[in-house]
Amino acid sequence: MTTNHLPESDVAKYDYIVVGGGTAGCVVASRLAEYLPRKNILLIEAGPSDLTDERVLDLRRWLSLLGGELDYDYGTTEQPNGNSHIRHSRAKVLGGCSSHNTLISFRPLQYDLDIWQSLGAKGWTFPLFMRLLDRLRTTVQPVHARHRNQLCKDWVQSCSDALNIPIISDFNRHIKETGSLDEGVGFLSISYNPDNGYRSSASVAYIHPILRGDEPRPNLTVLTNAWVSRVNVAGDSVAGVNLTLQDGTRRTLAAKAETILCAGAIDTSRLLLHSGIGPAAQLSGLGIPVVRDIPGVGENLQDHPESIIMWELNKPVPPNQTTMDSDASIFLRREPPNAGAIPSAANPYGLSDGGVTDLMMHCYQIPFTLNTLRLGYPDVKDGHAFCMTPNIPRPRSRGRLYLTSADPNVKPALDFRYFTDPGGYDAATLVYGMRAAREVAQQSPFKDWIKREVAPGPEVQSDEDLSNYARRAAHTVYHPVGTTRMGDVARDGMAVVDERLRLRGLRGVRIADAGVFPTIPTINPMLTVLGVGERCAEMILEETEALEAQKAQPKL
Ligand SMILES: Cc1cc2nc3c(=O)[nH]c(=O)nc-3n(C[C@H](O)[C@H](O)[C@H](O)COP(=O)(O)OP(=O)(O)OC[C@H]3O[C@@H](n4cnc5c(N)ncnc54)[C@H](O)[C@@H]3O)c2cc1C
Repeated sequence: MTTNHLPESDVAKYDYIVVGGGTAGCVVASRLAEYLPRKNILLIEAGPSDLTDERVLDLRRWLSLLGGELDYDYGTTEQPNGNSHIRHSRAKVLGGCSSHNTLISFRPLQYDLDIWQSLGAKGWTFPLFMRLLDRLRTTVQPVHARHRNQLCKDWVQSCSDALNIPIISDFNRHIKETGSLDEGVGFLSISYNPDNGYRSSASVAYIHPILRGDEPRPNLTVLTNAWVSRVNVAGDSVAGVNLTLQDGTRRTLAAKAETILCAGAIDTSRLLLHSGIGPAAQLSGLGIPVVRDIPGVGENLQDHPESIIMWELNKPVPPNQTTMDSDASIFLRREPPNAGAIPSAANPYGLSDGGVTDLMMHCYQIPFTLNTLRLGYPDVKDGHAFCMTPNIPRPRSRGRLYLTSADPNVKPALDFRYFTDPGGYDAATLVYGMRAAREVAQQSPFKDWIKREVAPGPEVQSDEDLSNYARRAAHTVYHPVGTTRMGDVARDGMAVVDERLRLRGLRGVRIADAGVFPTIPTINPMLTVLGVGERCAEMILEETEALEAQKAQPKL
């Protein structure tokens, strides 16, 4: 079982302290407990356990979690070129965002990982990720036949016919076999159990078997409802952390071996900054004593923004035959081959991109009216709406996360700087997507479902008008990454962790979460985050074994 208590007598008991029981944190803690049975592992999660929480376990209820009690619910700063009203959901529960999200599961592309390596993430290759992802414990599979309704099947067919692209039966098999994804449409792969519609989240797959006692791991303690408020540095090492338990008791914990930060792309930076680890000028400006000047903390913030085109249907969406209302997606290539081979924030060394997809759209069989209502568009009755959401797989805008107060209760500012890239690439991608979506809507059998286009509406036609609408209605696919990015710390002053995930200039600490991504991958990031967690645990095992082998050497 999980616990909300940590007795004072246990503050120095743990070899490894994992901060954040989210997507990567569950993997790291579970694997360390498995790989190192003689070491004590503590997993600290700010939220409650999800073990018996139906709201969380039932994937189809994902939308009702957003903005609720299990959501940190971060805002964005003013976005002059985009939508300033975007809320960023981040889950406060065991399993983290994998307990909150839609569990769409994509392997990263070779091209994404080539870019990572060009930025100093040595060794994080496509073959490595394929090996790591082959051993995931989550059950990733294409949407089951019973969850493929006629509307979605018709949409897939019309995408293929209208845009002359292949139907792909298993995106992940295609990526594994070819290394890439150019153009295509098909049902998604989801990490779920099609028999009961439950999540196969990081917690369900990696921690629940331990909590249920099916896999005894007496060396793992899962501490829930505990907030880590500080990373403590002694000399050139991280010594451990301060935390507050649910009942308000504070503890200072010492890690005998390592502290691994897995609090996510927003909260790991937030924690470091409040610990005095980050850009010196920002910290001293707020009166936070500087412990380590690491200029890259909070910088390089990236996301997948998406816009929306919404139709009203003339007949109802077939009921209950869906995984979570977004069962399929389409990938297109907007630019000519190799047009992306110019240096940009998404690809600083101008690697050739061939024909790899540069536009993705999910489909939603629900009225996603959050932003369209605000812009004055009419509501659509639930069960009578269909949306396509053009998104930018490799956006070129870059933002930053920073503190505005030394008070740890004040949330950090998230300035995504959406649609600020100098060439206007990001905005142009959305316009192209809106036009492609309209072509699909002209094609039977999908066409036969449609009553009318509700947003932006048929009168919005010019590139300028489409761009204005698309940016003002833009939303997030909830994929913030990059704020503690991996790189060559010796040559790149903005890299925060090295290729072994070790924090710049400090011993005894690593970061393993979406923050370490040098660039956002083309696809939805959760599997890549799980892969980072798997690799982090392997690296710790490798180093522990090397150390033990060294100790066992006879002294000459
Ligand atoms: C609504 C939504 C839908 C999404 N849909 C998809 C999708 O379909 N497919 C996909 O690939 N990706 C999706 N994503 C993105 C994906 O889920 C995330 O990129 C990924 O899960 C992030 O994992 P992480 O380990 O970096 O962080 P998280 O999973 O967020 O884990 C961080 C954990 O740390 C804990 N924590 C934070 N601060 C502290 C602290 N100070 N003390 C103690 N604990 C702390 C948090 O409570 C949390 O449990 C979605 C995200 C959201 C929110």
